Amino acid sequence: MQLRLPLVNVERDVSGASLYEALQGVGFAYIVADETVYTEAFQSVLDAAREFFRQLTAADRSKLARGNWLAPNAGYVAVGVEALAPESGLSDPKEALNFVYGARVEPLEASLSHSLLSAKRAFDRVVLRRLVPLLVQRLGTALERHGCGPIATVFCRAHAFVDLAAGHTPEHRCACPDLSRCTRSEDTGARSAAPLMKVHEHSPDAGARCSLERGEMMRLSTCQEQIPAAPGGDRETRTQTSKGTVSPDLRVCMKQPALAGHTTIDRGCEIREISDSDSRNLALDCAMLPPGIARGERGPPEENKAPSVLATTLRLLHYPPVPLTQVPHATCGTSNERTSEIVLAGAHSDYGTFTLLYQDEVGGLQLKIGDHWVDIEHDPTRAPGLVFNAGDVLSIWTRGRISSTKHRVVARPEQTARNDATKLSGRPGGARYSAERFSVALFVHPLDETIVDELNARTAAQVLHERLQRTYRYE
Ligand SMILES: O=C(O)CCC(=O)C(=O)O
Ligand SMILES: [Fe+2]
Repeated sequence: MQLRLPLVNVERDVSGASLYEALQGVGFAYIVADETVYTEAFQSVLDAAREFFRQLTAADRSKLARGNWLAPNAGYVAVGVEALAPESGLSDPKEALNFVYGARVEPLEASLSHSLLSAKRAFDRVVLRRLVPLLVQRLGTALERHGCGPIATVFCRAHAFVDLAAGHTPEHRCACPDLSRCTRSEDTGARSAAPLMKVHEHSPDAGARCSLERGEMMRLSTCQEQIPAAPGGDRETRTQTSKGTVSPDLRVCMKQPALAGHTTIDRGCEIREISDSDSRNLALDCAMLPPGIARGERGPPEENKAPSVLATTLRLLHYPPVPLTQVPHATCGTSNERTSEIVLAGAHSDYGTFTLLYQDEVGGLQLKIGDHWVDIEHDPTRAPGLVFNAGDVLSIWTRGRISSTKHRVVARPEQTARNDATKLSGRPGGARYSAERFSVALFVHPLDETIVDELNARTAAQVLHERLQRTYRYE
């Protein structure tokens, strides 16, 4: 049996209703769009991943290893190091390359091929800066309509990538809305939700600026005042916090014509596209990251462990073919005969807010529905293969209305290997049970200081750190 995921056209779903509706079931949907740019961006990264893993040398492995970089989760992860289901006692037979967005990773990038880097740059432009904000906006709108207004506000704010890219450190980022009046959607107003994000004081001399040439812009504030452009100069948008404090360090300079009539944003959490065609040319001039992060060097270990401010991570994943010799007899044969599966990525739910996943043609993703593992339909002719799935944070924030369903990856027996294994013994590496598999996943996380666990007032960074500690215990 195969599970057909709902399809959501993210460009047409302006109100977010289709996405919200699609996620009501298992929290998984296929994202489609009129434009092919999004899947093309994923496909290019996947092609580059193929080349990267096939050419990887032992020297590259140690040079690029996770743990060597400023962002603790960035870098190369070898086969068997990660266990997505640590409770099973098994690690995953896969390798990965992690790019973390919250810290500069130039030295890591300097070791990578031109083709991989240019695929990643295009990916950042199209997926990170266009598709992800679009999805955040759609979800935020839907959450608000479904009575999760305060959550929606925080949700959008917590994913304000432009702020991050502009170099606003956690201390110098937009003030958050005063949530003390917020009530949970299911409540009648009797109980108020704890603020989900800390409010930071702004330092007037932080000087964080982001010059934005045409393009989409997310401006997140409770109140904004526009300052007319000086003749020939930039226009400024001054951000005012909910407490009425003007924050000069949070000025965002938007160059003409981006401002032309499109940027009046009158309440928190609104994300506007300045114009669709302009948004293709988004150009951020984001030079200012905190000094420790901006340096991006491989320093002594303590320095390397400087926390990132955004854990959002792009992962290139490679599942090498499973040799026939490693397959227990019971696993061979038709799916009816099979009594066990070869698990390539252990059962887990994703840790962040949501994930965008692009698999190659091999497939193998399964969802846990009740007590059963169910294959996801993987038919590129129906859906171009971009899976959206809710992570634990989204599930918590929607009080479980959207679930972060457990999933895993299993090896797909290769037709030829199953039918005639002996013919394949001449193949390099010997006869194999399954084809090698590649996938690309973007794990979208809230900004580090966002409170995701209200009960214990734990931040996104703390919660993620704990999950990663368990995941990487085979290191
Ligand atoms: O590789 C895949 O298709 C899925 C991997 C996954 O679920 C994960 O890494 O969280
Ligand atoms: Fe996952």
